[in-house]
Amino acid sequence: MKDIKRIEKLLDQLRIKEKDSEARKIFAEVFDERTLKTLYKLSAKGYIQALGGVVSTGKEANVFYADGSINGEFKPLAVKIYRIETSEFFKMDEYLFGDRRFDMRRVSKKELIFTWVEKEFRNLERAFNAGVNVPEPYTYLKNVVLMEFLGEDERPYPTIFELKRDLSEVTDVEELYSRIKEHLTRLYRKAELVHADLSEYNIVLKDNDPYFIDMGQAVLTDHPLANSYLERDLRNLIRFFSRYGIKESFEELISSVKGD
Ligand SMILES: Nc1ncnc2c1ncn2[C@@H]1O[C@H](COP(=O)(O)OP(=O)(O)OP(=O)(O)O)[C@@H](O)[C@H]1O
Ligand SMILES: [Mg+2]
Repeated sequence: MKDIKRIEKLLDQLRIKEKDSEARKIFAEVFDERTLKTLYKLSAKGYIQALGGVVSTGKEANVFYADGSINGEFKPLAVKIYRIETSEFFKMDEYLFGDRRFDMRRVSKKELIFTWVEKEFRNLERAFNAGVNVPEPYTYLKNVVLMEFLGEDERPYPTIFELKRDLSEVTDVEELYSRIKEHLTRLYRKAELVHADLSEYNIVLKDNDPYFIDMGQAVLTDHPLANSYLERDLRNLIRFFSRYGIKESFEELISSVKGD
């Protein structure tokens, strides 16, 4: 059982922006005590100034908004919090084994989620440093990643999935497709990463510019399954954009991304 008093105290220390008890109840339900402690540490270090509302709740992770401070500067944050007790651990295996950055012989099942978080952070960092449009990663601790919040007034920018039919009204789809290709190419050739879960759900539109999110499963291009992940990513793009009249063959797309 959760110790309600201790959780209440941790919630107080986190300076949660919503003052009503309903919001606090949600936080108390979503976070286990360990996660609250991790969040508390991130706020004690000054990164999280005040925790805001829920942006997204998923099977493996929840995303929250927070007012943040990075090197003394105000920054809106996306706080991505993985569930410690996730049932999806087994799916993480294939993306972690085969990645030479991690010595999986030394990672226990319990630590798998923490390695996953480190991987997401390092993938974001690699991509960001290569000039790929991704949220700027700030830090990570245990099961929590702090990154740039892509949004305005605490509301996230839409994914291209969410825009659906409006997509061709709000932006030049052909231009968007070629921007996505440009960033995918940079991701592959410069960051030497394959996203491995690329689809309309993980591309956000910020001022007509595509941003890739959700990089936890991304692998290095020398991962044994990198090619099949890349193929899946590219086929997802072709499928989505074919609805908007974009016709590019898989062969054309892959050779333009890989440059061979
Ligand atoms: N940096 C960010 N800025 C703004 N919103 C974000 C950011 N990262 C994620 N989000 C929002 O949270 C949602 C889920 O994020 P993400 O895709 O990273 O998690 P997920 O792994 O798909 O979670 P799950 O699969 O458990 O639902 C996104 O669709 C987006 O709306
Ligand atoms: Mg996602």
